[in-house]
Amino acid sequence: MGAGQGAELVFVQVAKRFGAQSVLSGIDLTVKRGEFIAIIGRSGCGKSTLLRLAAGLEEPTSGIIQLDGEPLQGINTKARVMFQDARLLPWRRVIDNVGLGLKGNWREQAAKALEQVGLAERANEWPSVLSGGQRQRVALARALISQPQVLLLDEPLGALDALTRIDMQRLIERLWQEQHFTALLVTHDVDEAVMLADRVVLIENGTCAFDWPVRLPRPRQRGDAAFADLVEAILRRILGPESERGAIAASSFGEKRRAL
Ligand SMILES: Nc1ncnc2c1ncn2[C@@H]1O[C@H](COP(=O)(O)OP(=O)(O)OP(=O)(O)O)[C@@H](O)[C@H]1O
Repeated sequence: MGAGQGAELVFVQVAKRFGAQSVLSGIDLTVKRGEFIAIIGRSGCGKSTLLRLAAGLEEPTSGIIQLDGEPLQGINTKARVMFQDARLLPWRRVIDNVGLGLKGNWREQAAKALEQVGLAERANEWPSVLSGGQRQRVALARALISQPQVLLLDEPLGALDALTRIDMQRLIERLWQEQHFTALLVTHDVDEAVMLADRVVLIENGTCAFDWPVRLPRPRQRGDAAFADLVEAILRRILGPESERGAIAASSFGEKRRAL
């Protein structure tokens, strides 16, 4: 995995309906080359739909998505997607999962990719013996082995425990800094969004309702006042002042207050 360059993604008045249901009604969003965007919003607001549109797995009902200035048609070949579940093939060893579909000297590349996610020594094991966090590392190696210009992350850390999640956030940030891909992360976790993103975008009523630039230096610290202030401001905007205060009081570790 070497340093590439991220692609630019531009959504222009993108709408998506499923039958009678309008999920997205007019998304205007520019994701610059190499930018890290976090997409947040209440459950069912259309975050995953937006990501699937970016991946070319769904087509907009109207509007256009431009990839490096060209209309996206069919599958986005510059992008790879990582989901909440690792989706590894259980009958293939870890290294074969990472190199799936590749030709040539993929073994060497796959071994290097595994090394970069800290799993070099597990290459010849079966996915079933790995922990959830390790499986997500394999999924990350598989997503990045082909040096995509766009990485689409659909709540990839949602099923992990809090500490593994923090480790994975650091890993994703480091690989993004080294490889310069454009990243679009869907998350329920406002803390995670503020930790990783250059901009946090709120989807509401089918549109990009709000956009917070995160101007905190990296690596970011959860304990910093500015970090906590921004998380609070975002939650207040989404939940309203009363419910947000109650949610913050509800948890000392902070998991509840961060989840939408
Ligand atoms: N293929 C589909 N066919 C019909 N309806 C769909 C399809 N995909 C998504 N939807 C609907 O679109 C809406 C938005 O779904 P989506 O998964 O994008 O939301 P989300 O914001 O990612 O939700 P969550 O945070 O709960 O994962 C939901 O009401 C869902 O039922």
